[in-house]
Amino acid sequence: MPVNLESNHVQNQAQNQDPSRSNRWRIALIQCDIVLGQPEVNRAKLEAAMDRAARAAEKPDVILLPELWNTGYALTEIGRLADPEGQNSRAWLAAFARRHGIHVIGGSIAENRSGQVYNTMLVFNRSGEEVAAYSKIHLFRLMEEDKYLQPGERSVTFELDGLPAGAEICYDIRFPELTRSLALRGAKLLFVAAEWPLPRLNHWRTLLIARAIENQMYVIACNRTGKGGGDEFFGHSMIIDPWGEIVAEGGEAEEIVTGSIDLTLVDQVRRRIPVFDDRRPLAYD
Ligand SMILES: NC(=O)CCC(=O)C(=O)O
Repeated sequence: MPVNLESNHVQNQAQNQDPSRSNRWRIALIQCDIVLGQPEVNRAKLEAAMDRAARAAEKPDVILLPELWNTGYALTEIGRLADPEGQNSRAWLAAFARRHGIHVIGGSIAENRSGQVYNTMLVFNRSGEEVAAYSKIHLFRLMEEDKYLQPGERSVTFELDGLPAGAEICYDIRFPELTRSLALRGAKLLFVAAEWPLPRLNHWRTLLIARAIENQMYVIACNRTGKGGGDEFFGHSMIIDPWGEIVAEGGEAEEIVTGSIDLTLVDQVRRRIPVFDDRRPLAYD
């Protein structure tokens, strides 16, 4: 059945009121402040927010956390603060996912791997199985990540309920070739964890929307709020559909941003404008 994509925004708003329909996922983005260098405090705070999200009348299928939620950008102490082999975070996130039957995209943590620190996203499915671990490939010099962290070497795709998805962390969204490569490997959703500060709100929103439109995929992005390490973070977590329409967007304060997505929309958009069939990579160099 042909779908009127021009009126997609209206359609999304209507569907938000009926998330129990099949082919739909309810998403919850835990947009919160992060206390610099206090992993235990941050974890307790997140757990309370995640519990609240999980017990809401409309239970989410997926929860997404922000970037470096355990330590924030406490980079000068990161070796001491980072989670050894990610063990504590892994055990906690897996248990939460299993207990509530919710997919958990664990934002990212500072992970101490054999003495080197990585900015790593851990993903657990509803059964509490780890389905992906992605370490940030592009380190952000403006916040001195390159001085203290090791870059990841491999991009990552994974499946949740049989749906292919990709992972990125913050600065990664400035590299369209990364997102395109995830889409070419089948990803229909992109999950982004971020600590993206002022004054680049315009960049954040524009890049996320562009990645959704050009790759005809859902872009689901969680950014932190508050201040830390000399930066001020603006929230504006977003869920963007594959037509580029905004399904949900947070404000600047702490909140749980929720939205409902239609898992069939990606294929509909890709049929309507067959970008992936029309690519001519041999002509690009
Ligand atoms: N944490 C980050 O990677 C920040 C990226 C950022 O702010 C940007 O402008 O890019």
